Amino acid sequence: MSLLDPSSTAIAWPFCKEDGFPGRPNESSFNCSQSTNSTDVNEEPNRGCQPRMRGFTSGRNFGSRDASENPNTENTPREGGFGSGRSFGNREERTEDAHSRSRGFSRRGGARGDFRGGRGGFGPSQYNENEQQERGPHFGLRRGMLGGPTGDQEHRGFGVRGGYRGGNEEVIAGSGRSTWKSGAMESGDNQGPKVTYMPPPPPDNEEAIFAHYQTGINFDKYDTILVKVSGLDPPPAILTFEEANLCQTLNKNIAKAGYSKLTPVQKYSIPIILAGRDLMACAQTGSGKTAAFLLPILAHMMNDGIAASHFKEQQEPECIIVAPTRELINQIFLEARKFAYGTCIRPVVIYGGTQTVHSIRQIMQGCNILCATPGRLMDMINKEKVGLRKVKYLVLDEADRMLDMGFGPEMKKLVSYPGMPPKDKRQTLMFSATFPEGIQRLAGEFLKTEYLFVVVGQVGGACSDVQQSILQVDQYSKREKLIDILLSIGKERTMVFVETKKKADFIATFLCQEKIATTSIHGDREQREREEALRDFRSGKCPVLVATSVAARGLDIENVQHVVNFDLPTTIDEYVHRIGRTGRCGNIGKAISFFDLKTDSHLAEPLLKVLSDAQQEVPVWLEEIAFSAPGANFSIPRGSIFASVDTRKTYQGKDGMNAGGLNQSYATGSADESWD
Ligand SMILES: Nc1ncnc2c1ncn2[C@@H]1O[C@H](COP(=O)(O)OP(=O)(O)OP(=O)(O)O)[C@@H](O)[C@H]1O
Repeated sequence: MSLLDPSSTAIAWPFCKEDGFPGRPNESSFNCSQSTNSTDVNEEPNRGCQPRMRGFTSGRNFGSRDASENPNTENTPREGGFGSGRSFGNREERTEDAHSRSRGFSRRGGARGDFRGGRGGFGPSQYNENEQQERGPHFGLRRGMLGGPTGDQEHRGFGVRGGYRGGNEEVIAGSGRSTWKSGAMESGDNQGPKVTYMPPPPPDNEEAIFAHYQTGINFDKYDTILVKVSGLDPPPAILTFEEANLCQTLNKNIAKAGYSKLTPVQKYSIPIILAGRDLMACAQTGSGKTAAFLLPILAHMMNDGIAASHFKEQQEPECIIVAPTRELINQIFLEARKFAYGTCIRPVVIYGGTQTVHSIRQIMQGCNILCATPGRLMDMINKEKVGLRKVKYLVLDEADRMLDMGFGPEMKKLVSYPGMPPKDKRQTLMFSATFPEGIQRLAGEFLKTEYLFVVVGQVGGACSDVQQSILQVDQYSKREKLIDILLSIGKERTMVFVETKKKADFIATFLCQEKIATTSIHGDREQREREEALRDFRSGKCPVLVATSVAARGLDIENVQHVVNFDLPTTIDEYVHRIGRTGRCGNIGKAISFFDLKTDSHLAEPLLKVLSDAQQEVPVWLEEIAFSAPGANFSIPRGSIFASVDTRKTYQGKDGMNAGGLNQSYATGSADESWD
């Protein structure tokens, strides 16, 4: 029996057990993924799918244009994520009759096939999960298929590189074994497959550099958000870009980028950074933190009359920016390049999954601002391609993640590395949407004692421009529910988060089978594939992106209207970041999360608080679970639930912030981020 024979009756469908998927998918399944060639999918005959799940979109008619038109209604309280809840604040009971449940979604079979970027061959794998591990990844097939044209010989015959990292390591799943490796491997030491990928240079015409999306209808509402600054003698906030007194070139670039008004985090952070102060800033997802640190750093550099850097074996950047994922650091680099346009400041980006020599070449050509993932940065420092002597600005974006158990040790190594100016000789800036208490304490080691702490809105809170819905869905029903949601959404861009890399592959394949053009991003995909997946998603070629936590933070993609948490993450902070991929910059977005009573009950309480703080409706059942949780504590004042107030005793009370929050375990690393 061929392992790829779809007619085989002895197929052990991947994830059947783990995901609770009841048996094998329908017979015509998986043909689409036997090849990465999308035409295979499109040519598959329309199977005339029947709606499997009725009753989705109770309540607020999540994304469903059909729902309001459909006369069929049904009250199913167990699934009442929408509308069946009551608002937590005033406990107002709501009836559901105005929020009809939609039945009978029309399946648009054939309309949206094309799983893009599937790991060639992963779909048709007929091993179950354990078998895959034993035999080596089912992705193995792709090596032979894809290696040739790219000249990517070193990849052939290997399993997947990249991958899960816990602590500071990556696991290489290949040739049937898992091998733990340290970041040193990226250096090209003879420990495994050499990475040969060279990312294509980003387009460098002005139009592409300044391409941006429009701010949304709620952009002006930012002005009403409460901002708190704690610490000694903070400089006053500015209200306009003019007040920042930036040089002409920067002002021109700001205008070309379409920025006419400051966001709150920018109003407060820009003068603080211009005044030379260290800063920890916590502001909602999508509210402009990147420009909040880039603009004042660039302004300083321009004022200091920085000399154009030139070709040298070792470069000594004035600014180092680190971020936890490759895609995010690349995005930050593009922002830096945009704002530095027309100046002599040269930003460079380096990250794992790309050829080391390529990174070295980029650096050697001159580097004032180095944007890097931690592993690749340390590699370049160890190789003496980067010297730290001149570092004046050190930025940790997604700082809580950069300091947690996964990345923290590397960051400590970085700041104590020979040549790195001590904290009183450099400016250290930390930004995130979440800042758990434990992390704040760690952060203190990196910052000057008198650093300032800026909090915009609810600390660690979700962006209120995201309409959040929580649906009770068990493992066995998740796939059908997902299909229903995606079909009701249509072509609007949607990110679907799952907990494991394998599940990301599986769900992407499943969606492809269902004729929904899908791609995926996770740590087991090669960097080339990850970037292609993002390109396809951004362009709308694949309006659905299935992702692990690797895409949870920072990614700023235009028009992501929906986030679906197929699996809820393990921490509430991660939830906040994930749903923040939509509803950015004043635009509106929707997030729907599948809550499985068996696995997610621990999240009921923090979820309820996130929902109520963001003025979202809270389903009654969620409230009940939260209230019945052992040790549930609802006497906690709103706004202090994340313990992310300024933890320095000295400053408490000065600004009215209350530190009596839950002692939440802080994010200890998402399971799928790239260290290198
Ligand atoms: N003042 C502004 N005017 C118009 N657009 C802005 C402004 N500031 C930022 N933006 C745009 O808003 C979007 C979100 O910004 P950014 O990615 O910096 O958010 P963030 O706060 O870092 O989000 P996250 O917490 O998810 O990392 C970007 O497209 C950015 O270009």
